[in-house]
Amino acid sequence: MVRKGWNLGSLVCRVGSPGFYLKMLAQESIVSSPGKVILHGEHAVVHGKVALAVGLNLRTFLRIRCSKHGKVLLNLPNLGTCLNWEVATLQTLKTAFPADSDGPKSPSPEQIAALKVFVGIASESADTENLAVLAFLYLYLSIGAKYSRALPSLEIIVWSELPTGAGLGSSAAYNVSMAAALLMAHGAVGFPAQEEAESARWTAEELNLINTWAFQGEKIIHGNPSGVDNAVGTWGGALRYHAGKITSLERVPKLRILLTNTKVPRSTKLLVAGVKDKVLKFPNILNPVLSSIDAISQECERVLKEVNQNPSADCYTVLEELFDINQHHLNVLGVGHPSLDRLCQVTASHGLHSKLTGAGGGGCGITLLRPDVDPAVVEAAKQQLKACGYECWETHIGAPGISLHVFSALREEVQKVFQTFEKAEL
Ligand SMILES: Nc1ncnc2c1ncn2[C@@H]1O[C@H](COP(=O)(O)OP(=O)(O)OP(=O)(O)O)[C@@H](O)[C@H]1O
Ligand SMILES: C[C@@](O)(CCO)CC(=O)[O-]
Ligand SMILES: [Mg+2]
Repeated sequence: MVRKGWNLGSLVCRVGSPGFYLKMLAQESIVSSPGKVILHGEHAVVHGKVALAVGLNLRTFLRIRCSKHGKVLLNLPNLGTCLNWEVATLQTLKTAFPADSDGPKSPSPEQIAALKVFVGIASESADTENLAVLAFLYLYLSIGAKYSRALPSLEIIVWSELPTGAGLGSSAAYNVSMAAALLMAHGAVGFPAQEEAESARWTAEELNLINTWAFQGEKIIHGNPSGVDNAVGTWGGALRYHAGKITSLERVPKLRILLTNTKVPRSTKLLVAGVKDKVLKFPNILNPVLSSIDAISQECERVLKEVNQNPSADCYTVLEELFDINQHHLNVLGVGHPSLDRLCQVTASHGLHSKLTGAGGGGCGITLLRPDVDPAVVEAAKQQLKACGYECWETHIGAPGISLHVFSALREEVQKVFQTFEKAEL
């Protein structure tokens, strides 16, 4: 269903309690999307293989406000970036973003070039931080062109608990939150809040729309994304992703994971491009590696089911072995890093098994924690990892996807964080 403009009318019809909800939306909305952990299949998934990925309980929060000052404000405190543009100036980009009735389309090279000139980024710049601004402008202008005649005046602030560029899907959480907020602002998806609910989610159809737009933003940040990261940011839980087909994994056991951030910066876009070059150069050597990673994902899926139905120590041993094999494969693909080797060595010296997660080249690794692992062993491994300058934290997996926060204590906490970042002069 396509609705035009900042559609408070249909919103009120949908949710009831008109006075209250009108006030809520007229003031602001807060949405959040989770980061992700890829258990198996990173990089191979870009080449059409299976990946298994889960939502992480670290989230990106976005607050959107409709304003009357004729400007668009974008505040990105994680990047130390705060920009604003006159809506009238943004209108000048409308020739590159004409109104059309088709669904979301891939950003064209001409559109990206126009945005780079507008923002003042050299066309060959590899600075991924700027890409967040380009992804925002792309979504703002494209969604605006599709759903409204006039571009809206907005204030947007995005803050994340996720480390940026560390393999935990920060770009996808950013794009999913942005797509959801902008689609909601245009009435293209509803305002799903229900009184008394802490947070609310959209219908499957609306989530599909959010996911499809977020994928376009990912194309700007990643170049050639598979779509797995934005799928987890949208749907959350535990997913099997294969060539665009998203399947929710039912009855996944509560795996305990130690996440370690080596703090070595890297760019997903460059790493994905590097793997592509290598596969093109050595197809006969690397295609079997990608097929083997595919088989690892499928075996992992089978074992996860078994852990649920009939948990045994053997199941966890297989999961550990799959981590080890896949880590070797990822090194063969050229996305390892000495910091990740160190991580694997340290955890192995405590009898634990690790692999990189996400694009690699630094960033984060995951270590499987068996249910019966001695807490003293985990603590000793953590201390040694911290002594390497790494940051680590234990987590459980399977966080919910994109959500709207209406009445939660969480919302209040996030509001306070946002207030500390409100430095924009309008
Ligand atoms: N909170 C944020 N605010 C603004 N921009 C962000 C934020 N989080 C991520 N980004 C954008 O995403 C880029 C990082 O994306 P990248 O894909 O390289 O890493 P990642 O998504 O964290 O890791 P991976 O894709 O391997 O899971 C940043 O340089 C920035 O452009
Ligand atoms: C490296 C990669 O497989 C995962 C990044 O989180 C890239 C992608 O799937 O788009
Ligand atoms: Mg990313």
